[in-house]
Amino acid sequence: MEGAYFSHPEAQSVFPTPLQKPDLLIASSTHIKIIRTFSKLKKMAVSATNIADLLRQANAQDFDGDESTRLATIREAQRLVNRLQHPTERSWEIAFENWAILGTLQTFVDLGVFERWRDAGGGPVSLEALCELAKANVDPKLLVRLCRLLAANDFIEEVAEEQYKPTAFSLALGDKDSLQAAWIQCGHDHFKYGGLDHLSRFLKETSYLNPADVENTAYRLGCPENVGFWDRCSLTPELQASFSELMESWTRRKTHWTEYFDTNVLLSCEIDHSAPILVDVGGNRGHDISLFRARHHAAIPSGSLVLQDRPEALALAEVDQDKVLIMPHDFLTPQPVCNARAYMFHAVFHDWSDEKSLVILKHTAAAMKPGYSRLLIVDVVLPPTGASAFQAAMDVSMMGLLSAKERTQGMWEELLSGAGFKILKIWKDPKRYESVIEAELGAPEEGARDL
Ligand SMILES: C[S@@+](CC[C@H](N)C(=O)[O-])C[C@H]1O[C@@H](n2cnc3c(N)ncnc32)[C@H](O)[C@@H]1O
Repeated sequence: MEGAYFSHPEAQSVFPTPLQKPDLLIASSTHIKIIRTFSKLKKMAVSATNIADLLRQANAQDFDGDESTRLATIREAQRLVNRLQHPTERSWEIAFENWAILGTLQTFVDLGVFERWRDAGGGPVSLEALCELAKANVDPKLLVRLCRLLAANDFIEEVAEEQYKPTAFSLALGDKDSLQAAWIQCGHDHFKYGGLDHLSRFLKETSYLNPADVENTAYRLGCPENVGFWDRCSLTPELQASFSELMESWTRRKTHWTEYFDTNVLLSCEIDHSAPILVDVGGNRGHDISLFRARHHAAIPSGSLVLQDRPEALALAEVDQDKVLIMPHDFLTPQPVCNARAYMFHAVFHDWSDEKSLVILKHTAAAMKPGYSRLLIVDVVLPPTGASAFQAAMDVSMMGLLSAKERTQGMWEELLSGAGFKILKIWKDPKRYESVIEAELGAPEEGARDL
């Protein structure tokens, strides 16, 4: 059986598989470079050891800030690993190793080791010194085992026996301002309930129907308090904080909506100053509205930006309160701010079924001024084929956490037209995380499908 697996042409090949259509747009130059490199190696009849040497030389800095090429290269490298790994190795990694790593990283976060290591200068330290950095007494015989796993996976570096150095990853986890530790904390606080046993058990118990009821989720099935995601965040400030910090860190890292949507569109008409310019609905800590404020500071009168969310999320907001009005609002109820130039929803509708999304959209439509107000939805638009791993994982995670989903362009068109909107343009992020769907009130025009 093993022989049969390795005789599969894809398992043997170190050459990239032909690109699928959606990848072609962003990955073609990289792909060509990778093919050229591998063709050269082939001509030189290099050994597998040389290939490992070549791969060892690549660094994130080599891309000179060219994010599309860096991401496409990561994807090719992952495909390479996927082709080289035996199915047992891949299964081991998914089902065994990843859990051990997550538990170990969470232990380091709990002990404050990364943070204190960074604060102490981030240099090489002995096992004994690492134990002293920890917030609690730790048995060195325990810590050495955890360090071994972290070093074997490049989270820290083992420079000599029981001597360690942090890597860029562990330094980032130790940097409070970067909010990176929130990812590990959120995995522990939230994501485990939307995945693993809970998702498969939930899908079985709901007869393998596509989940669409926010009251009935895999998350709720798994979580100790038997409540849904948002209620659990509202009940426990620490759980709200880990989620809010994760969203903040993720929003900082994703391509900013202001980079691929032309924000001048919102100011290029006669502005009605009796109403706000932009309302960020479900805007969490205010990262997105602050990007708009920074870009158009001079053109924005005091209080003409509005940040809405649940009160528990707004308690952690960090915005310029001269320009931005902080307003608790439940978007499942009528929108109190009328006639704004734009209403923005970033990563909101992917948390909700079509039924609830229609409620939110209809409340928004009722507040909008026809011919003036715009709707901006920043969310994933799934391609018909070849969704990225990020997009597909986000979709299934939304299923597990909230019985919600990501949508294709067709699904967005249907949802928006059902609430009385027509899409004007879909602005695409070249890095393929999300898009900005710009819409206004009105029936879709004939032939408007080609967006
Ligand atoms: C996935 S987060 C996105 C946050 C932010 N827009 C971003 O992209 O970083 C969804 C947001 O919706 C908010 N939310 C959930 N239910 C809500 C409700 N019923 N009314 C208002 N906001 C709600 C959450 O508190 C959270 O901030």
